[in-house]
Amino acid sequence: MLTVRAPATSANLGSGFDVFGLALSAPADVVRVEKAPETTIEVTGAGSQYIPTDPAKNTAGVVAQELDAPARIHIDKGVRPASGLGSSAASAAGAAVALNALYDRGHSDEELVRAAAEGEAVVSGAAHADNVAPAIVGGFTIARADGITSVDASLPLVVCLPDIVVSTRDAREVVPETVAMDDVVETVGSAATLAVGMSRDDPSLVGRGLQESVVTPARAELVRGYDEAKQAALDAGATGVTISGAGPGVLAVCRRPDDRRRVAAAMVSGFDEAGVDARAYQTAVGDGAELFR
Ligand SMILES: Nc1ncnc2c1ncn2[C@@H]1O[C@H](COP(=O)(O)OP(=O)(O)OP(=O)(O)O)[C@@H](O)[C@H]1O
Ligand SMILES: N[C@@H](CCO)C(=O)O
Repeated sequence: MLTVRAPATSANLGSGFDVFGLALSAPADVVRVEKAPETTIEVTGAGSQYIPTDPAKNTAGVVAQELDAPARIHIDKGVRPASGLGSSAASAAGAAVALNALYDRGHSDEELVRAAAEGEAVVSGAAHADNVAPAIVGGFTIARADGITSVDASLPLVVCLPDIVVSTRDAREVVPETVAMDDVVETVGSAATLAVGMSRDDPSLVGRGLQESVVTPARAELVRGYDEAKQAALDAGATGVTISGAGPGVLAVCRRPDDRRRVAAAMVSGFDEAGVDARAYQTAVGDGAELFR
């Protein structure tokens, strides 16, 4: 039996829709695999009652199919589904890394990212790799059709999870189909600023680089309390705030680790002002999936 800890991730980072992703140091899914004649799935932990155990519908089961690696798979969910923290991706990434080792396949990280992205396609309708790439590789990742680029960044972060459910599928439906040239110019400027900020571990540049006016405002309509939580986090010293992945989670970048407590409390009060219960995690950029033999 093999065990893999696969981290939560925050995709998009505002200006990098479907491209940027960040591994978080916590929470994480724990995936255990054992060789079997056919794939079966058992799920425990956060929100497990909402997760299909049919291998064709579970992201980890799809990965087993993609890698032609049947197994008895147990997933202990640390990452709540439909949170915006790459819950479905954590299981897919964990399964990819675990099954690769179990069957001694020797696939590269890029091949595992591709297999895990197929798992994501069953959930959201698109094989986007922006969550599975950081969940496998760790750090900050740029996922493009021609490959993955990654940087080991170090940044204090807060993720606030309001008690609202937003499915990735629904959140993708509100994304505008066309973009004005002014918005393209703003997004390119932000994305470049953010990427430089990640390579310098500079929270001010990363915070500024989250700014984007196309996808985030459309999705903010689905997250009651987003504007209040964002303003509260900025007032408490965050350098930037955006929706994490498809939401409803909200990500704040902090200047110093000690700022996280104040920013976390401010975000929870911001949601409370809008009548929404929320819980905040103090976290940081983390490593990719870790294998335990
Ligand atoms: N192993 C799995 N873990 C979690 N969710 C799964 C899994 N397999 C299938 N799903 C389904 O995926 C959906 C949750 O995925 P979704 O992409 O909406 O949320 P997320 O992964 O938390 O967020 P995001 O991708 O925005 O960061 C739920 O409908 C759930 O039933
Ligand atoms: N890039 C994806 C991440 C969520 O799975 C989205 O925002 O729809």
